[in-house]
Amino acid sequence: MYKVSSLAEEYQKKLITADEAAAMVHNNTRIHYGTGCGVVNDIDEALARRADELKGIEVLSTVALRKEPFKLYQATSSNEQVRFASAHFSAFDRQMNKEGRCWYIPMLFNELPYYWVNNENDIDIAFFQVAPMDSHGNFNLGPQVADMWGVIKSAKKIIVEVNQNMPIAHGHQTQLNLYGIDHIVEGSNAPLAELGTKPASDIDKQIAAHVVELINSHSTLQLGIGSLPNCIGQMLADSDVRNINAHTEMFVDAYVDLFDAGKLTGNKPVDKGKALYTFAGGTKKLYDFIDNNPICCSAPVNYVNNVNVISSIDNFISVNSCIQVDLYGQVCSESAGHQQISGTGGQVDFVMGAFLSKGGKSFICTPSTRTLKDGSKESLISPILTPGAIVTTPRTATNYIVTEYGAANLKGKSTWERAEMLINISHPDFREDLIKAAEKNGIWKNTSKCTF
Ligand SMILES: CC(=O)SCCNC(=O)CCNC(=O)[C@H](O)C(C)(C)COP(=O)(O)OP(=O)(O)OC[C@H]1O[C@@H](n2cnc3c(N)ncnc32)[C@H](O)[C@@H]1OP(=O)(O)O
Ligand SMILES: CCCC(=O)O
Repeated sequence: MYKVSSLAEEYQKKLITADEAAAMVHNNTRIHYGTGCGVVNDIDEALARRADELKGIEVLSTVALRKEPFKLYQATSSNEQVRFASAHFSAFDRQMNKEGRCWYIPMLFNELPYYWVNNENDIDIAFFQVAPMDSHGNFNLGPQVADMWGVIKSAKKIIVEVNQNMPIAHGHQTQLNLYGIDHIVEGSNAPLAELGTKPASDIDKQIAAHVVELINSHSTLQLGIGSLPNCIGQMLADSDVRNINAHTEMFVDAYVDLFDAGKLTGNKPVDKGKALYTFAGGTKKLYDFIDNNPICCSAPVNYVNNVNVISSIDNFISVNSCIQVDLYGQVCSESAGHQQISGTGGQVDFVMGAFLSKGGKSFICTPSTRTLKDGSKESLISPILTPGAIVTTPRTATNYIVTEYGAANLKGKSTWERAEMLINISHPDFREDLIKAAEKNGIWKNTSKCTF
């Protein structure tokens, strides 16, 4: 154990300015900017001030939750200076990608910490935000433990940016000690980026109603990103379903609604009494709920998203969204054709884990159509995926697909049955065309329609 005075001395020795931290970035190196709400602000600004000197820098990040693009991106214009890579695209990553400045790192989220520690993926400097040091010399990593230990283990140098607004996250491996850190920057304490969701549409509410009908009391819930999963959480809070538990990759505002409604009990066999998550993204209401709250338990993603852990919890319910589904039940949740939108994230981890849980189910939800720029409608259930679309969840893993027209459980169904079930939950205006396409593609033949 170290004395408080020696901690204070050690802290002072390690304290540097953001500009001094930025000066440590040498040309032709890889740096990591942090995960979720922990991505750095002041160090990013300081690096942007050095933009003209920088050459051959690769900036990595994981699901960066920000109000605005990185300053370093805005201050540079070529990949010879700085290029970016992200393990899960945010809106700003998409923008950078369209401009040829950012690449997606394909990943299964449960494996991501191992990608960083793989020797070929060394990180020269890891920058990330933390909460102020406590009296034991520990810095709390905030509500995004996720892949941080992979980053920390892989990095040759660790420089933290202290933010007094970082919520203190309870949980597993949430602390990094002063003696494991190379340098400390005291940041300007920006409020955490808030991730609001669009208000739920009528169609969202219809989809949510189909899902909620299939959720029983005593279920453990994973909710994904977007307005729809939040709407489902709110509808559950208003329902007569009791004893809901949280074991989720992303902690979202809907869990606070469930807690306020007295429904979030933590009465589950694994991590009993805890709302388990790996990163948080929501509004101040969520961050205030997490801060120093021992029922909220943040843990590394290789644990939270581990298929064996998920499947060991009975009645596990996983709810995620997608971009397109084909008539085989292949799900694209991360790209629009060739254009990367987001990432695989933990969708596959939870789809597989929930199905293997006794009484468990996974729901992938989508409106049946979307409106194009010219006002016309496009069916999101398609004969085939758009060329270039990435299969996020393979048809073998797909369980329920849900639209406003109902829920189709594809597990164990033949290709013909799947196509029929999916057409039945597609928009009525597109059903005839889908039937014709299914026939043309040989999925649906007259001979398949025999009754036994
Ligand atoms: C964090 C978690 O989700 S944990 C759960 C496990 N992980 C996953 O499921 C990962 C994959 N899923 C996802 O990334 C999301 O659920 C999505 C992208 C499918 C939907 O998320 P939402 O927040 O509801 O999407 P939203 O409607 O805001 O659209 C996001 C972007 O995708 C585009 N998009 C959405 N649907 C479509 C579509 N069908 N076709 C083309 N583009 C689409 C939108 O135009 C928007 O792009 P823009 O911001 O550049 O204009
Ligand atoms: C970083 C992963 C986020 C997601 O699962 O969508």
